[in-house]
Amino acid sequence: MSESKAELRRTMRNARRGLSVYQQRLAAHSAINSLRTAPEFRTARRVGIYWPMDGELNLLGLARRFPDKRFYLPLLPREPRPHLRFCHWRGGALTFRNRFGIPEPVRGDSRSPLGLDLVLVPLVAFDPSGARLGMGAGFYDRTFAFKRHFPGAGPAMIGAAHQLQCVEHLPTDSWDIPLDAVVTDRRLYRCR
Ligand SMILES: Nc1nc2c(c(=O)[nH]1)N(C=O)[C@@H](CNc1ccc(C(=O)N[C@@H](CCC(=O)O)C(=O)O)cc1)CN2
Ligand SMILES: Nc1ncnc2c1ncn2[C@@H]1O[C@H](COP(=O)(O)OP(=O)(O)OP(=O)(O)O)[C@@H](O)[C@H]1O
Repeated sequence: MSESKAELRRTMRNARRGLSVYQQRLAAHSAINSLRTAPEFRTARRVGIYWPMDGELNLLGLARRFPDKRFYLPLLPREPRPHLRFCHWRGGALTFRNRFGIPEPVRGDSRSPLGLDLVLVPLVAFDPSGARLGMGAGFYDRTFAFKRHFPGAGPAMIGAAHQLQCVEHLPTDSWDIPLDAVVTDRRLYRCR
């Protein structure tokens, strides 16, 4: 991994962790308002989200706001499968935490990404072309690798971030899966 990637991760993670509770609330409210205008979101019935950590944009409010949709949280892979699965989340508190300390549902309808209509993807940094820097474990890239061969297959992928996580240009690697769009507290970027 290049030093610049590691450095950018550190900088961006510190920046988003520095947002106040109030700034986080405003950002969530504003991003949810942008997202609801996106056709991919309006038409989606099953939506992958994530349990926010480390200052990430918090989109959990979607579940209360859109009770007609079903929301799914990522489950870390169990050996030997390297892919994330997504488990239905009913909107309540969760007690189980995975090895990174992120809450996961322990039971419920669990499906591969092919069973979802839209996935909201957590990220550390992005650029307007749809390039994404994640936490560095490659979970989303591996899980959605099929899109390299079949870009239109599976759910739409919309990155979710604070505006301060936007950079002009991110270097990409061959395994990186581009995002279709990115939603922030300021706007919705169309990438493809
Ligand atoms: N909210 C959220 N959930 C998510 C992701 C994410 O980016 N955000 N993931 C996206 O892929 C997966 C988890 N990926 C992760 C990859 C690395 C680390 C990590 O390095 N964490 C610690 C150090 C490791 C440790 O505590 O053992 C760190 O903060 O440095 C955490 C999560 C699935 N769930
Ligand atoms: N399709 C793939 N097949 C095999 N290995 C992969 C694939 N995609 C990513 N990886 C591996 O995952 C590692 C991490 O990749 P990268 O730094 O791009 O992760 P990330 O996108 O930042 O993390 P994440 O998706 O977990 O948030 C890389 O070293 C790469 O070798």
